[in-house]
Amino acid sequence: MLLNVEHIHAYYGQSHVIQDVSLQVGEGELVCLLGRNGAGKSTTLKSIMGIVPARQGRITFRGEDITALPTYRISGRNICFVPEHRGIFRLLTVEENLKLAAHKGSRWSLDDIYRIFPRLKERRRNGGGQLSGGEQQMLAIGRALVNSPELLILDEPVEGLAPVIVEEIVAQLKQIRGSGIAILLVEQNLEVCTQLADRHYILESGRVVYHGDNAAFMADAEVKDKYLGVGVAD
Ligand SMILES: Nc1ncnc2c1ncn2[C@@H]1O[C@H](COP(=O)(O)OP(=O)(O)OP(=O)(O)O)[C@@H](O)[C@H]1O
Repeated sequence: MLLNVEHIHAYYGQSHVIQDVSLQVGEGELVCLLGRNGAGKSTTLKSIMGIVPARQGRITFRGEDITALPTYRISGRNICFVPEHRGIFRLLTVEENLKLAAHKGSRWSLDDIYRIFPRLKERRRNGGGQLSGGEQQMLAIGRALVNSPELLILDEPVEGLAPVIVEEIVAQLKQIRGSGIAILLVEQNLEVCTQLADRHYILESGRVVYHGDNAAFMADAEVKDKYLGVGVAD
């Protein structure tokens, strides 16, 4: 198993927001983490990255215990996190943003990034702050890729984007996954999740209330209705 999260608990002060969460991501797998607002999805990602460290439980990556490592050491293990606010440099150009993030000896060259994201190539001399929301998201993913991740962790990459851009990013994520990179995706857009994922976990009040493969999840209208509030019309 690439990533193994075992029975973790995490807190904000006294507030016990992650309660016994376990999940796995296999080599090259795309796993979705779903749940309503406030369910604990982002905090789970932050616990994996050591930003909100798990107080109990264990997280291993390729069998190595990373539970208590500081964030920079976890990133150094080829886990790349693209947070919701994207974190690109607004005053640097697209190309400067990519070059600054690039690791020596990375599997991914700038040309590889531009092949997946042709819009970034067109915009390579524009400042990060001049990009549209979708382009910023593409740049944030591109910046993660030049770090040669084995696992890419994305927090709601298509939130607030126009449907045509969402489709573009879904196709790009398929290509990235096709290159062998595993992806853990927090997403509220069910359509996106079912197009991409091998498996799904649903969180509610900081607990895993469902997990299943994509076929089982797609067939289970009751689960979607109960935990995600997606009314199924008939
Ligand atoms: N910095 C913080 N301090 C205190 N409580 C927080 C903090 N961040 C989140 N919480 C609380 O922790 C719980 C889980 O939040 P989290 O952001 O992980 O949920 P989420 O499933 O990612 O939801 P969303 O989609 O709204 O981001 C919520 O009750 C939230 O109010």
